[in-house]
Amino acid sequence: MFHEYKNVIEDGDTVIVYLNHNSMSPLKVEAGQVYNNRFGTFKHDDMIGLKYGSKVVNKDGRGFVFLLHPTPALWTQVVPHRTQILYLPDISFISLYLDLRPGKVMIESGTGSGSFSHSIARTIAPTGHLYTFEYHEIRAQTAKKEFIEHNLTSVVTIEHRDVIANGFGKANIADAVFLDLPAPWDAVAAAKAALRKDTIGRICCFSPCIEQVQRTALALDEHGFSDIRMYESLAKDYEIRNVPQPDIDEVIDGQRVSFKPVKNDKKKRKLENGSAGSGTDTDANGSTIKELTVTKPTDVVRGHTSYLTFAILAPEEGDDVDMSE
Ligand SMILES: C[S@@+](CC[C@H](N)C(=O)[O-])C[C@H]1O[C@@H](n2cnc3c(N)ncnc32)[C@H](O)[C@@H]1O
Repeated sequence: MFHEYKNVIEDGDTVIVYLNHNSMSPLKVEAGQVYNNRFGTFKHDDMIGLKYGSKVVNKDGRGFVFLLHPTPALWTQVVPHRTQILYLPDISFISLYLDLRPGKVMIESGTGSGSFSHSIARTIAPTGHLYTFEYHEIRAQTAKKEFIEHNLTSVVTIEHRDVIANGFGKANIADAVFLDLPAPWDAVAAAKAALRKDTIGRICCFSPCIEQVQRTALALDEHGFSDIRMYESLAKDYEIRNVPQPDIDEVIDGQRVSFKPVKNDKKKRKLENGSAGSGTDTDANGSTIKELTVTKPTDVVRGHTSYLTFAILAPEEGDDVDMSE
């Protein structure tokens, strides 16, 4: 389900229940069950057979929710956290830099809450494969259950394993390796062994502290990786708002156009929530105000989640080197 789409909700599906922009939750739809939230009680039976995206009204006819098709991006927003997780700004940047696409073979450790695993699976499906390793037994079991429920087992294999102590148990198969571990430098040798030798191998290590980056970079260099680079992704939100737009002819004529501030709350909301693009409204004197929809970055930039250290492993020399990548 997470790497393919279907139209109609069936018994056993995982749906994303959308209450509002800031409130969503995952729900496994099961015949005979009921779902309760602050808007009331919703019968699963009423959901089965509906099209994804449908609005369902509770049995009192008061509250409603929307039932969304699950995607990795939505899953990252609703996944039950067992650990710190990767969020979309990092996920998208890492996926691009590791050149993930259908058919790629990828190794990841640790699996954690499986947030990144879901995105990797969707990106490399249907012909690629993700081998993901987690040494915390309960986390490995929980992630395995989710991969089964989300029909991802043809693309994802999870193993309960300590990769620092025991390596990945894979040799010469991976196009890319992703390490989200407390001591990624201790897994660099195992990553090198797992990477393909006939083409460029790519690695990314996710670490919150610069000291971890330094140790990782040294280990990558010692093991023959090159093009070692570190990035941090800083997400900046943009607000969309309508602002008055002076008439250019009046400005050229040297006439100052004055706009009265919109005091009426209802009217202000109308201006702010107006449809995208430019529009018009009238001021208190009935004269026309032209509006322009603009975006403005918010003043607050949320702190980064981690540093991303990337490197590549050049192919070994030989006749069978794949230069197409
Ligand atoms: C921060 S979490 C990973 C989160 C994951 N990237 C996500 O998006 O959900 C790190 C995980 O690495 C696991 N881990 C730590 N050391 C490990 C090791 N030596 N072998 C395998 N897993 C390990 C931890 O148990 C933890 O679940």
